[in-house]
Amino acid sequence: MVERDAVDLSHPRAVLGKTRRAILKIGSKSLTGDAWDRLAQDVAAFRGHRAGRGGGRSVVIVSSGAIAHGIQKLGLKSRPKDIAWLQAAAAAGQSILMQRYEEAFDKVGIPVAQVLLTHADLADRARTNNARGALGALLEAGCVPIINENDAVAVEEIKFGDNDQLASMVAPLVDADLLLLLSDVEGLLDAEGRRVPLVRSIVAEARPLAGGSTSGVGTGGMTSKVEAARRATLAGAHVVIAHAREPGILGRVVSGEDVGTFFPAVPQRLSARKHWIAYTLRPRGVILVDRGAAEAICAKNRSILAVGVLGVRGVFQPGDAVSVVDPDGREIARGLCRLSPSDAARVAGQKREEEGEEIVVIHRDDLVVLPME
Ligand SMILES: Nc1ncnc2c1ncn2[C@@H]1O[C@H](COP(=O)(O)OP(=O)(O)O)[C@@H](O)[C@H]1O
Ligand SMILES: N[C@@H](CCC(=O)OP(=O)(O)O)C(=O)O
Repeated sequence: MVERDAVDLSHPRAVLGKTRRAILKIGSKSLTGDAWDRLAQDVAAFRGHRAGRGGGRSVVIVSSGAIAHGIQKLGLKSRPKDIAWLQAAAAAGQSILMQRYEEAFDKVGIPVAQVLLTHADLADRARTNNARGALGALLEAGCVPIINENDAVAVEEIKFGDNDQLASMVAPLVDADLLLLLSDVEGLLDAEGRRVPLVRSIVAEARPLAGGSTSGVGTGGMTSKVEAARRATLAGAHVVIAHAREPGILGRVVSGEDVGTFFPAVPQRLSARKHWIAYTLRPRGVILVDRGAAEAICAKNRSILAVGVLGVRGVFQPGDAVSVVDPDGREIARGLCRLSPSDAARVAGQKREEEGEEIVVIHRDDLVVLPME
């Protein structure tokens, strides 16, 4: 756990004034007309005189819109269902997107750089570290990296889900302190259609309100943004969902203005590695534990020992991510399992190895207890 600046409960948004590194995620529906120029001006104003090499404020953009632009470019009547045609549309549209970014950011004198990622890239620790290095160098050089999913090669099992999720996985990678999700709504809306200004508990307050996307252009709807907010806040980033057409939105958000929906970061964020284990890797199996083991890992931060394991499910390799499930069927943690499923099943319930050693199934350094809130 790493401490972040605490949120002042009487002025929760005051903490946004300390933003040094922001991720702007912009959805397909919002990338029309002069959207690129407005983004470029916003970014230039935020970076201000501290822009350029060697510190100050920096921005990463996660941009959707490749498929929507590719559909137009290829003259397709509607969004294709066939995966190869979706990939073709993404490839054709991505170059238009980048052209728009190049033109707009050129006018404000800021270089941009294209970074295309798949989930398989970020699920691999070595490739994640490569991406971290490249992004760090780009930021140090004063660039704005423009990230999108590498849709031309991504198929279902290597997709992030959507770019809201991609942005939430990039947050710990670049140590962002703000994730601004820009869409075609002014924020999370309640059942009466009123904007929710502040969400303290994502599980209790935000999840019940969020629905899917209705347009066919956007991908995950508000449900996806709320899940992305959960992941990013656990990585120590504050999150704001706001309307992309609000003028000067980034500056207004960091000045603490009551605009959009604000999700404060958790006070004690997960380290980048633990966040990666719990929220980037996909669990390949399940370790079912008894009540004693559940209590030991949740309350006492212990490793999972074979003696507390009731059962194992799934096909995975030693070192793969797994879910840890308690006897009530609740997923309480995620971690990297040291054993193969057959070895874990063989030692389940066993107190010690023949040599007298306790058998560690998931070591505490590789284990992340999931917050229930
Ligand atoms: N409670 C809610 N508040 C606001 N928007 C919601 C809510 N539930 C569902 N939505 C839908 O989520 C959409 C935004 O998500 P999405 O279509 O994925 O956009 P984007 O392309 O910007 O990512 C809104 O246009 C709206 O239709
Ligand atoms: N990678 C895809 C976008 C996927 C996506 O998440 O879209 P959106 O819901 O509009 O943010 C593309 O560039 O078309």
